[in-house]
Amino acid sequence: MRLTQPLPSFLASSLAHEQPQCLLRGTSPVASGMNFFLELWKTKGRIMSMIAAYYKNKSILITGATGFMGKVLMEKLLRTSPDLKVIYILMRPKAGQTLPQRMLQILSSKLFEKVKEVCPNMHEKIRPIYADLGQSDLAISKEDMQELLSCTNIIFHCAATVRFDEPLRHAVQLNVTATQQLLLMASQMPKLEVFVHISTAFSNCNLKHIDEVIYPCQVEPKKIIDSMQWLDDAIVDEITPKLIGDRPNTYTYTKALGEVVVQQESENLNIAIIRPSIVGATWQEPFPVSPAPGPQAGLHVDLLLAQTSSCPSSFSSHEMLDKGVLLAGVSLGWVDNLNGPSGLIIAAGKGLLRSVKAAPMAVADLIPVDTVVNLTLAVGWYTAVHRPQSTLIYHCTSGNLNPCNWGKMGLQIMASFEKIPYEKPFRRPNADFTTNTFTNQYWKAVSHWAPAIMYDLYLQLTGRKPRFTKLMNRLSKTLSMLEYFVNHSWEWSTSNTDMLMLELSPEDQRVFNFDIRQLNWLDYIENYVLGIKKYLLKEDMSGIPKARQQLKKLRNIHYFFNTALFLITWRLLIARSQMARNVWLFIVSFCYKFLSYFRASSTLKA
Ligand SMILES: CCCCCCCCCCCCCCCCCCCCCCCCCCCCCC(=O)SCCNC(=O)CCNC(=O)[C@H](O)C(C)(C)COP(=O)(O)OP(=O)(O)OC[C@H]1O[C@@H](n2cnc3c(N)ncnc32)[C@H](O)[C@@H]1OP(=O)(O)O
Ligand SMILES: NC(=O)C1=CN([C@@H]2O[C@H](COP(=O)(O)OP(=O)(O)OC[C@H]3O[C@@H](n4cnc5c(N)ncnc54)[C@H](OP(=O)(O)O)[C@@H]3O)[C@@H](O)[C@H]2O)C=CC1
Repeated sequence: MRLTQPLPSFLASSLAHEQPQCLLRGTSPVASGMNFFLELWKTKGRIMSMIAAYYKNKSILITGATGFMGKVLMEKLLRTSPDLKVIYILMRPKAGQTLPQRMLQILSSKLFEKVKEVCPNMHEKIRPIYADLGQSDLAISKEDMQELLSCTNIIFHCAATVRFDEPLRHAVQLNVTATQQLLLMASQMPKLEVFVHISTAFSNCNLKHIDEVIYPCQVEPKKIIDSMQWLDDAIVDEITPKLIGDRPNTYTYTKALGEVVVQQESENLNIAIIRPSIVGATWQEPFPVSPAPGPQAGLHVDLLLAQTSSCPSSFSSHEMLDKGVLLAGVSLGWVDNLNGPSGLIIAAGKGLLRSVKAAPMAVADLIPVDTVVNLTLAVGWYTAVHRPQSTLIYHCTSGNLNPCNWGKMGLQIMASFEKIPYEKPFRRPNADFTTNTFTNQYWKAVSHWAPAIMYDLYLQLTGRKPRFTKLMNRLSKTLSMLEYFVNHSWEWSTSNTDMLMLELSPEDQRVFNFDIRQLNWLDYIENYVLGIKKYLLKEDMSGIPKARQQLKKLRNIHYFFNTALFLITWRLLIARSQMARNVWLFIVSFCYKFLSYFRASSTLKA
């Protein structure tokens, strides 16, 4: 076979990666390369993914695998490359659970259901290793360290503290020092092919336009790490605002420091950095994909709800899933924590959150977690196979390719509550964005605090435990932490991410899809709201008709309350003021005249 055209780069790279074996067999590199290619791509009559093939027989180390992104990463790896050798998970015991117990709980969750089909022995592929990234030496035992150093081929470093209010010392330890320690370990791994570091698109949120480069920090990370050894807590707290400068929190600051640390080690290692923006629920995987793009948007949720209402009310959503009801083209957004918008969506859906200070035209740079994971795996493959000369940074954002602003997103979230109401709402969902600080304070006092205080009073009077003011305190704190991100817009360049997309084979573009242009925001938001209901609130779909009834009741109470308030105020005004009486007479006579005119003109026409 003769090749007249150069091989596409994705093919050339994979052949380059696999060629030594072919050369050993003494055949022509191109011919055996083609054979290898055909064999590889046509296993079981199916074209194979080069990225999935790359992870075959690999020993992969993941940090943060118990977190939101880490779980989705682990799931996708096991599902698409079930023949990988082992996944080492650096983790700590938590909430009274040992490492194996924690891992068992994760692997037996709904997220991993599909994996069980393709990789029934997935438990054997996972090797939990005790580590505490909060300790300076990561607390890994000697034996474990030995194994990790001698076997690891690939590292995905996802662990971090993502809290915005983390004291600087702890944030530095987790997001900077632990990264430095891992890089040190990586430099002693003879078989290491690639180190993928997960950062955030907001590490440089003090800038408006952000390129795929590492920006220097004012103070060297090494100096910050050193100073944390000897400064006491009071001084660290005092210097924190000065150090973080125009960044809003210790999280974004320490993630920026972490990147600089990575860059400083990049000469010796094959490293890539991924910067996702606001990571949201899954979009396409692992649950069934919505087939309803464009004008059919929302059809799948309607379908689900139609089927839900026709199902016996005793069916749980789980049963319906099993019976295939939800499988009829419905994709549920999987999410398992309250970070990012998820917590606020719940608060809005339950009627607690009524006012957010936000710029409605600012870009809501949300990115589905499965998109981030697909890019991460593609980057791992590309960096290992191509070994770029410098550390490449990949922005995983939606704003420049498929922008959606907070106004549109907010409206869609609110519209979704009509179809997918949450159970036991505190009030009818009716949130709004305000742009003015004063108006926002007013609405918070009237719509957040006043009802919470009144309701707690009612609970106390009826002998129950008050809880709404406490909840409001928490909501206020969350809002104060998150509002920065809904009042600013950023532009992220995505040249490296765009370049990588072109490097993928058509099959890889499908299996590891990170093309955010294909996302339909209306569908995605509906699925997100639905996913929150199912996976976070653990509410049954069969309860939707009842929740709708509750909302109707709350709406009637709301109308009744407002009308009563208006009439009482008006009555009091009329009783006390001649001017109010005159206005009232004027309105009544105006309405009467208007009605008489309308009746006369319609009689003439007839
Ligand atoms: C053109 C005209 C248009 C007009 C338009 C009109 C439209 C009107 C429509 C309006 C609709 C409004 C709809 C509402 C939807 C809102 C959408 C806005 C979303 C804004 C989201 C912005 C997100 C920004 C993300 C930042 C980007 C950075 C990304 C990253 O790189 S990192 C990942 C993000 N990290 C985080 O999100 C962490 C944030 N969390 C924290 O820092 C902390 O948790 C905390 C908020 C400081 C709270 O700390 P605490 O110590 O007080 O609490 P703790 O964490 O210990 O938890 C205690 C209990 O509280 C629960 N909880 C935790 N977090 C939340 C939360 N976010 N919301 C609610 N509850 C939360 C937690 O579970 C604990 O509960 P318990 O266990 O039961 O006690
Ligand atoms: N979520 C988002 O919106 C975004 C996230 N990112 C980045 O993505 C990565 C993953 O984030 P996400 O999954 O959302 O975060 P999570 O908070 O869900 O997960 C954090 C992970 O880090 C682990 N971890 C934290 N502290 C320690 C410790 N002391 N020792 C060992 N492990 C520890 C956690 O383990 P444990 O379960 O034991 O607590 C958990 O597995 C982070 O690097 C984050 O900066 C970037 C942009 C946006």
